[in-house]
Amino acid sequence: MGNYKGLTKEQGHQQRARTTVLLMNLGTPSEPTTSAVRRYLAEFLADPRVVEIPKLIWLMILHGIILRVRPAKSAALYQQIWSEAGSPLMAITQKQTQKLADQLQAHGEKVNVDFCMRYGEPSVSDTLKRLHKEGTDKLVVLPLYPQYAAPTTASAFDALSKELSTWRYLPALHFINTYHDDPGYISALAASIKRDFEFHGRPKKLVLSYHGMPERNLHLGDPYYCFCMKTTRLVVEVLGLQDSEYVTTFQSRFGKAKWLGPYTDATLTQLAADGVDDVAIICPAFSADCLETLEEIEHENREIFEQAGGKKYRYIAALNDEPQHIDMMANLVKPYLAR
Ligand SMILES: C=CC1=C(C)c2cc3[nH]c(cc4nc(cc5[nH]c(cc1n2)c(C)c5CCC(=O)O)C(CCC(=O)O)=C4C)c(C)c3C=C
Ligand SMILES: [Fe+2]
Ligand SMILES: [Fe+2]
Repeated sequence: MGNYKGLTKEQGHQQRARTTVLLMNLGTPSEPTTSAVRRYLAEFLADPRVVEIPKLIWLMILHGIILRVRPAKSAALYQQIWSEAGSPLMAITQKQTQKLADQLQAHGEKVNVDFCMRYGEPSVSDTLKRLHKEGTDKLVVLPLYPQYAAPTTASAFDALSKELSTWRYLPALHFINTYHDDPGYISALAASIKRDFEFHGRPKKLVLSYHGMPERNLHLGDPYYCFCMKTTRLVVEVLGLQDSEYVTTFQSRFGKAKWLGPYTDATLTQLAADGVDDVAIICPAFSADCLETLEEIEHENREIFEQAGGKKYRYIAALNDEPQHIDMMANLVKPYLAR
């Protein structure tokens, strides 16, 4: 510390030489109650990356209507999927973090692995501050959204940069913005579908259902739709499926605007009406099972399909903490770990 004897331990700059792989996901309510869901939605839906309506008008609609009605409805849905370990999204992200740390350390990497959530807890800001105190001087950030989209990936970056904009000593930073065509991701998805086909037989149709987005975002330059289509193309190529054997759809609409289509629920209704009564459905945009897969796809869309005359409906789980998924994450971050 030379002449500057008053320097605190925190200012012992030479001591920081730690690389952290930081997984980021969307976040989830802390409890399946109306008030916790309201807190979560208030933060999530106020993000201008998520809802692109002029701020003042949107905040009036959000607080005047949406946050009075939706939290109770959503809380009832969260109650259906809540487990002893809490929200599935949180529990799975924790397991992914632990398994990725084990995997990287087993391969001799001296690296710390942590996670944070874009909305709710553990927050981006608290996590980054803690990592800084623990000596991290290099961050490899992996948002767990396979297909880049501004409402998810860019919003994750906004939160990181908002916190870092208050720091004097920035860490080195690598931000992985998309992995929709990563060979490890594609083969993990294909292997998971193959296992399903081997166990249950080939369905009449494979439905690849992605989280939706307002169609306007596509026309404004968001690549999400094109990345989803590329993921589908690469997966069905590996599986050797003909065009008639699969369909790409979009789920989880919000609000009255036109969203990307075709819509998953309408497609399932049409398939059943056309006599395609045996489907398997996978949601490649979700790296962890959550409300949108476990409630909307596994439960709500099953009912829609069956009520329209469908007979066999199988939801193929997200890649979650499957070994191939963890391998894929390790291979994505490894090029950035060397010091
Ligand atoms: C309001 C607009 C929304 C956009 C645009 C959007 C994009 C988007 N979201 C995900 C991933 C997830 N979304 C989840 C839940 C969820 N999404 C929205 C709205 C938009 N998403 C809402 C209002 C909700 C909350 C649930 C509800 O009240 O209905 C989740 C699950 C969270 C959980 O706790 O389980 C995920 C994951 C992607 C990939 C995406 C990309 C365009
Ligand atoms: Fe969403
Ligand atoms: Fe939903």
